[in-house]
Amino acid sequence: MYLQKLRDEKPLIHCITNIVVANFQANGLLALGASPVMADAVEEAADMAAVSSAVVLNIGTLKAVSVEAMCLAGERAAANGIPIILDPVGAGATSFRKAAVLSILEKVPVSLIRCNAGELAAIAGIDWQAKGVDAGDGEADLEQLALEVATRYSCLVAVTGVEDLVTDGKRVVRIAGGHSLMTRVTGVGCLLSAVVAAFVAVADDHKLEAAENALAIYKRAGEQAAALSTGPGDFAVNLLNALYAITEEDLL
Ligand SMILES: Nc1ncnc2c1ncn2[C@@H]1O[C@H](COP(=O)(O)OP(=O)(O)O)[C@@H](O)[C@H]1O
Ligand SMILES: Cc1ncsc1CCOP(=O)(O)O
Ligand SMILES: [Mg+2]
Repeated sequence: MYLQKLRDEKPLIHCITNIVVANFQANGLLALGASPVMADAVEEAADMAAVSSAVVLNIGTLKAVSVEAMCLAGERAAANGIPIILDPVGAGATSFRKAAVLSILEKVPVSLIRCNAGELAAIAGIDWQAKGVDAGDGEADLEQLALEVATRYSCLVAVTGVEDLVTDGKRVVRIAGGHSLMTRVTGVGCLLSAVVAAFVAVADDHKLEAAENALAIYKRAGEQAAALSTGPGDFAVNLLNALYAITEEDLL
C-alpha cells in the first residue's frame, strides 16, 4: 500500500490539463498529500517535467499547441525515468482528439493510460457511440481491449466506471465500489488520473500495485463522501475532505 509513502514523500505532480478541472485537480492532489503544479507553456513544459515526480497529460480542452507541450514534457520525463500518465479525455469525440492521442502514444512512452470505456474503445479503434467526455455506449469486451492496448503501448491501462480494472497486459485487477455521484461532478475522472500519478510516482517498479491502490482508495473516498452528501455540490467538497482524511485502514 503506497498511501503513507505518498504522504511522506509529497510527490510533485506536473499536470498539463484542461481548463475545466485544473483547480479541482490541484486541490484534490493537495488534499491527498501530493503537490500539484500546472504548467502547459511549450517554453517550460519540459523543464517542469524534469523536476517533477510524475507528469499527467490530459487532453480535455486540447489545442494544437498543448499537444506540442505534452510531447515536450513527455519526452523529457521519459529521458529522466519519470512516469507519465495519459488521460485521453473524450478521445472518441472528434478526429482531432483521436489523432492527438495516437500521436502522443507514438512519441511518448506513457506509463499508464487512465480512461473510461469510450476512450478505451477510441484508442483500440473499435466502433463506439461517443458522447463528449462521457463513456458513451457500445458493446465490447473491455478487459480484452485493455489487455490489447496495454500490450500495444507497453503500458498499464486503467479503465474506470461502475467497476474499474487495471492491467499491465498480463495480469488484470478489478476494483468494485464507488458511488454514482462520482459521475455528477466534472473532473472526478481527471482528478483520479492525477491521484493515480501521485501513487505511481512513489512506487518505483511496482506501478501496477500502486495504480490498484489508487483506484481502490479513490472508490472508497467516493463512498465516504457520498455518505455525507445531499447532492453533487457538497459531494465535490466532501470528496476533497475524504481524500484528506482517508487511511489505509479504511480499505480493510
Ligand atoms: N456508476 C458508478 N458507480 C460507482 N463508481 C463510479 C461510477 N461511475 C464512475 N465511478 C467512479 O468514478 C471515478 C471516475 O471514473 P469515470 O467516471 O469512469 O471517469 P471519467 O469521468 O473520466 O469518465 C472512478 O473512481 C470510478 O470508479
Ligand atoms: C466537461 C469537460 N469538457 C472538456 S474537459 C471536461 C472535464 C472532464 O472531466 P472528467 O473526465 O473527469 O469527467
Ligand atoms: Mg474523463
